[in-house]
Amino acid sequence: MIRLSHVTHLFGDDIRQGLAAARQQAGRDRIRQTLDMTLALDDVSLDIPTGELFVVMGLSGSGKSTLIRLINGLIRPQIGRVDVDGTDVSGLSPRDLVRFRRNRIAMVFQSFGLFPHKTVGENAGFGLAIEGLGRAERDERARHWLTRVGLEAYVDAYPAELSGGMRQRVGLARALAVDAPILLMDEPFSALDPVTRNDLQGLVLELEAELQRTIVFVTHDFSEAERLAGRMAVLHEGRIAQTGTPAEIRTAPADAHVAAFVASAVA
Ligand SMILES: Nc1ncnc2c1ncn2[C@@H]1O[C@H](COP(=O)(O)OP(=O)(O)OP(=O)(O)O)[C@@H](O)[C@H]1O
Repeated sequence: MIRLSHVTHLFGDDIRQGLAAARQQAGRDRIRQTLDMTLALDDVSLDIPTGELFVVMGLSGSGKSTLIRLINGLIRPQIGRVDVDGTDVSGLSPRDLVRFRRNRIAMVFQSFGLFPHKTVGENAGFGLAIEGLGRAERDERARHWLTRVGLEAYVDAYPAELSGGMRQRVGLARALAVDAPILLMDEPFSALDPVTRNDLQGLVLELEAELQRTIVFVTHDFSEAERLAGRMAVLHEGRIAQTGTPAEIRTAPADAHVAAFVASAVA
């Protein structure tokens, strides 16, 4: 279970003053106007059960990346706490945090994050190299996952030889190869064409059914959320506007902002 409890996080110069304003529920606009600071997340509480494919949806600037970075411990919440499978992430020592990020969490990025001078196989095995696994085991596991994502013929190719969709399949194989129980996917398909995106969404659904890992999938696209999510949360200007199944959100959007998202997607 991933649990965010009353998490507030600001960016700017005078965090103390900003937090005092946030505690008094000044809101994002007033904090920007009066203090020139950004209230990235404002009193966010969220439970993501183990094994669920949970979608976080929101517009650019709504706080999605900040939320992901709080879950993987890249930033610590200024108010509130983040627990992952019973561990208070913000309470971890730097050494334990490195271990936590290596063993518990794998990431898939919008920009793929592949090394251009490494082969597809080396890229897929990269997380395993960091873990200190030997060459033979690394190659075997990388090959296994590359086969699973349909790229067995490309193990020795370089990323430049692949299409965007194939590159993201490598990103997926690399994330799966480390065998972490939690997969954080930050707008992984936003740079891809609709047909490729559709294929990769299908692959994620297959993998989720097969592996039952906890997947936190960030998107700004309600159609994508609707196809993938067991449950989802809509973030709006740093606050959670609504959580529920896609069907619940489609049927009864909590406010005009959520309704606009629903209307943007063809039923
Ligand atoms: N390091 C930072 N310094 C200052 N402001 C930041 C920083 N990181 C994020 N912000 C601000 O916090 C708010 C939330 O940003 P965040 O990146 O979490 O949103 P997002 O929903 O992921 O948007 P996007 O889809 O554009 O990445 C935005 O207004 C952003 O400008």
